[in-house]
Amino acid sequence: MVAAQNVITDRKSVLSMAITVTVSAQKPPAPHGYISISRKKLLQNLEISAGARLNAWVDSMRASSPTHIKSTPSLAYDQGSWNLQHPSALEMFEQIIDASKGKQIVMFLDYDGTLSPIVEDPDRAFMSKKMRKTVRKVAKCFPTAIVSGRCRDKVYKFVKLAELYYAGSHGMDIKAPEKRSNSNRDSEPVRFQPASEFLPMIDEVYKQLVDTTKSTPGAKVENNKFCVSVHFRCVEEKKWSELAQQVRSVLKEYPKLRLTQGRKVLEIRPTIKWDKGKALEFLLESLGYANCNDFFPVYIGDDRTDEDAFKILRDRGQGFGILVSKFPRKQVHHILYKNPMR
Ligand SMILES: O=P(O)(O)OC[C@H]1O[C@H](O[C@H]2O[C@H](CO)[C@@H](O)[C@H](O)[C@H]2O)[C@H](O)[C@@H](O)[C@@H]1O
Repeated sequence: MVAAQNVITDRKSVLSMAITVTVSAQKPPAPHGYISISRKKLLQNLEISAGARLNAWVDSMRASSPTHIKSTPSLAYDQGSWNLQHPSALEMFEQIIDASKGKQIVMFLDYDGTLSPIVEDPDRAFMSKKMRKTVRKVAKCFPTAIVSGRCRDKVYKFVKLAELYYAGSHGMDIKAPEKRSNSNRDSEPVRFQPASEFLPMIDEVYKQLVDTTKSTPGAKVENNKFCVSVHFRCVEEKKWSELAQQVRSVLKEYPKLRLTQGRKVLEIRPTIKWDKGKALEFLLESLGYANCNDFFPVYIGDDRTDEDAFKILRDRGQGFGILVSKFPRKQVHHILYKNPMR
């Protein structure tokens, strides 16, 4: 089922709690706005909150599986009310076409779970010939971009269509097609890598994660150039907490990295304010649509990380976000870990 994404509730990260503490042997009066706490208590509290955080991670890891959501009453949505709030995009096809009349449609497509089926081995997530043919046809009519968490080269190897825009690494690696035949606006060739300074750090953290998680059967670490994926699709559920702990132990040495979540995958990325939503805005601007209203963006995605792009469309009141999902599901904020040790 493909459902139009009309209403999404934006929720604050459960882990974004920030308490400022001062640690002092002599207990000076606490300045306004600060909480004072002894070192022993602080350590106890940090241990408790680290434990709670870890549990929250594992809960969130469970909630990243649509089949798990379906079988868990507290996470599942009633199909009827879901359908009302999220009408099928196929049933709304005429309305979408009407809304786009007189405007240039711009297509944004997520890869995994949208163009390709979800499979156990991330290296074998091939898209069908039929899907490729369809995307090729779409790109003949409209500027079309693939926006993926994967590294750009890898997603290009799967899609194999040179006429598309590609935004890999969750939008941190953007490249325009060599020949931009489908855009009638003049603009410079696009290439944008807002996180290039993080390359050595990502490489280092990738190696550490491979090493740290190798004792967890089924865990797979994928280097996506500007971000790293730690897959737990093939890890037994009873080992998820152990894996979360391993990832945390590596991440706490890297305050400039954050953790988000996709479908049975933990995603480690730079703390820069850049995501699929920003990539969408960047691409629209590069296409020459920054200050006008004669375009109609359509973003199709299945994942929590696609919510950033849905949100941009909602906030701008432009175009349509289409969620690919077999089951009703609540929108869950996907940022798990913002800044270690805080
Ligand atoms: O933004 P996307 O194009 O959807 O990429 C998100 C992640 O997709 C891939 O992982 C997902 O698909 C795998 C293959 O079907 C599946 O095994 C895994 O459980 C899914 O999370 C990719 O491997 C990741 O690197 C991407 O970040």
